[in-house]
Amino acid sequence: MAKKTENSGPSVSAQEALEFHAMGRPGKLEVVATKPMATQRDLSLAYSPGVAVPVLAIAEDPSRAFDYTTRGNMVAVISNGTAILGLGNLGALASKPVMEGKAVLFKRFADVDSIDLEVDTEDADEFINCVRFLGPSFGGINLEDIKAPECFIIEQRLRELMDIPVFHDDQHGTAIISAAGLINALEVTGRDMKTTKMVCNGAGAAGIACIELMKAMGFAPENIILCDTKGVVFQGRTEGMNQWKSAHAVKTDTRSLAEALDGADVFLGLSAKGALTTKMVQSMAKNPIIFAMANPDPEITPEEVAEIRTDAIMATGRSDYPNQVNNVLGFPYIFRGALDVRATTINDDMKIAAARALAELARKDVPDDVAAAYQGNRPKFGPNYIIPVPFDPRLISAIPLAVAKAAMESGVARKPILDLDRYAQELSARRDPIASTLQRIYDRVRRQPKRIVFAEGEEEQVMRAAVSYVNQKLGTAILLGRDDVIKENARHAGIDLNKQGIEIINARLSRRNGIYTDFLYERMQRKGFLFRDCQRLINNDRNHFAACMVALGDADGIVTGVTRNYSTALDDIRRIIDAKPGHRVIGVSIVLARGKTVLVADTAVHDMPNAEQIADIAEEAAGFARRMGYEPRLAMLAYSTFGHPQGERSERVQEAVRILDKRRVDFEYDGEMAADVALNARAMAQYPFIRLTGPANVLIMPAFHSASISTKMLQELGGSTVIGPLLVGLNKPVQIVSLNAKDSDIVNMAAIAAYTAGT
Ligand SMILES: NC(=O)C1=CN([C@@H]2O[C@H](COP(=O)(O)OP(=O)(O)OC[C@H]3O[C@@H](n4cnc5c(N)ncnc54)[C@H](OP(=O)(O)O)[C@@H]3O)[C@@H](O)[C@H]2O)C=CC1
Ligand SMILES: CC(=O)C(=O)O
Ligand SMILES: [Mg+2]
Repeated sequence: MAKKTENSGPSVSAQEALEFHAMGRPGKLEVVATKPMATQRDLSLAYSPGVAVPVLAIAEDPSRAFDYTTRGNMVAVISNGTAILGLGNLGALASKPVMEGKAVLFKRFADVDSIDLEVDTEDADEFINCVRFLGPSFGGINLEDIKAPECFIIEQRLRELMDIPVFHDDQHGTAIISAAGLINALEVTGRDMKTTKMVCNGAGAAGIACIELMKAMGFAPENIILCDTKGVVFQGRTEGMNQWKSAHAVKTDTRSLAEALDGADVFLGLSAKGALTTKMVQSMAKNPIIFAMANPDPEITPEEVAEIRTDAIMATGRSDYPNQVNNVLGFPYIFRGALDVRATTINDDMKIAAARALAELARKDVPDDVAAAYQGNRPKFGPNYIIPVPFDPRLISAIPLAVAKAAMESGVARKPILDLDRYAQELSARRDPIASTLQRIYDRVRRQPKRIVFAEGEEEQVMRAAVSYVNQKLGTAILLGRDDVIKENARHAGIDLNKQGIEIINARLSRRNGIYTDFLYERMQRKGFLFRDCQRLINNDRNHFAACMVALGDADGIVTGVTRNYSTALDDIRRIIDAKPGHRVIGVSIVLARGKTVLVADTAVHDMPNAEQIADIAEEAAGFARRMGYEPRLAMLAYSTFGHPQGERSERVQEAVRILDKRRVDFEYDGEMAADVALNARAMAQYPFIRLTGPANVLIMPAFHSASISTKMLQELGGSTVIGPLLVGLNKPVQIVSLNAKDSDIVNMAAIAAYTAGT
């Protein structure tokens, strides 16, 4: 039975949603140049006079636009806001968050560049005229959240007028995903499409398109009853009708949704929150299939269904329940396939191919590297798993491939793909690696929730992080601080701390205060500390108190750092927590740049390591890379490469390589080498004897200053995301964030601390 479980995804509060959208640069998108714009020469090439050359080339041969402009990978998400999710007609401007959202999902899931355009008119002709002339800018048009019946007219007309795919996602995307889910739900319940009785509630964009596709796939027209706000769409009805509804009107005596559902096998909900009642569900056939797809709130919740029936297959449009039937599973991949063959349209063959590929994927065994995307539970084809989740990394190769093939076979591909195996590999390479790494971390922690101490509990961003940690079901968040101050600060910032999973501990008043003081004194008495010094530290210094909590098993990990600089926080912690036996404590930063993930070490602890220490850092970093799911290829970095240019400073690194040779470590490493040789396959090819099988994914820096400077520069200038430095090699999980860390950084670090607890 599909219901929200411990392992379901996170729910979010209204406040979190607003803060997410407001944080940093408002909104969810920015435009980034893909070419250098630094010198006079760059400007001469990018703009006048150089730009005239591609202009003339395109004027002569329009297909060259795919070579010289963004057109081939660019989709516009266009709406007038007349049917925003299930919220109704709230206007073009209010639809912008949804359209920006779709644009970033295009990028995130399928590496399609996308921009949102909100067109402020409800007049179909005006809308058509606005969009029709935009064709040269884009490789495809994703129409979104436009209400019926105008959406049918708009899409039809634009398809005729434009020579690129025009695809109203609420119609066809939804139809494709629900068809895939339905194919599998029928299989699980042993039903035959030809005899299955279905009721579709909602006769708008999504509802009409869904039943059209279902009929094309083999459902008998007389077995499908369509309903809207006026009840059943029956033959002869005059009220609230249009030609699209009329095409699906059936001969029936039923007049209400309740009557239509009596004995029905399938309910397809594409209407509004709460439209389906438990009484109606009760009257459905054995093993009913209920797809309550209204967003953000379904026609009925899985919990409501679970209360009255245990035999239903339940799906919703939401990510926080099993079986998410949502068009996000389709549009990024469908357009990816269409763009890659420069399709002129997205036709029925391509839609059906996408639906079949999606349905097939859910029936396949889930391999190990994919299981992580399923919140830790390896799903098995059945009532709670009829459709893959949007994070399934196999989608990017399976769906576009099927769509591209169908486009070629049906003759709408302007640029057929000759080597499909190679295409499948290229598709996999478009996956954003960190997203799956972080996803894996979060999923594992969700399965094995942990108690994390948020040492600076009085700080606003720390409280927000703690709430998010708990909301995401990662475990218990312990806020250290004065109870009254925390509560007052939370009230002031509008943060609700009254939820299960958040604990507040005041060090001074804690029952454990004496035990922690004894513990600290035991460790520090021969290092110049009096008992009363230790008492003061436990009372007043939250890092000391937090470290004792973790050292003595009262919590699993610590996150700190927003009020104190990194090295001070680390010194505090090291008074209480040692290195793991046989390990060296180092800092590793995860750098995410242009689809690549690279680990850099040591970015936190050793100032000027000697050769032996560099070798230790390499071993520690390689172990960490493996724990993060990467097979390490280490480059031991210097300014020189294999002895050139010669210089004293590279000798430590050369010596470290020889030490690793002697230690016979079980990972790939080589050096000394410069960063470009480590990361660039072409530069690496100059050294055919190199022992790395590909560009390095772990960079071992020769000293702290080069490590720290290069990662910070990448973050500030290179547009890279840098996570860390993460502390590695301590006996207990402790993570220190930077002084200006945001709540999202703190949650990531808390999740990483939780992930490494017990490993
Ligand atoms: N899960 C997914 O991937 C997707 C879900 N959806 C959801 O489907 C719903 C409809 O979207 P869309 O088709 O774009 O919108 P439209 O405005 O085009 O159509 C809405 C339809 O729903 C009907 N309706 C509204 N409220 C009720 C009700 N209480 N009982 C019966 N019928 C009702 C309307 O009836 P009438 O014609 O009488 O006005 C109309 O036929 C939304 O909730 C949306 O979030 C849409 C696309 C994708
Ligand atoms: C998912 C979607 O497109 C909708 O609810 O409108
Ligand atoms: Mg929509």
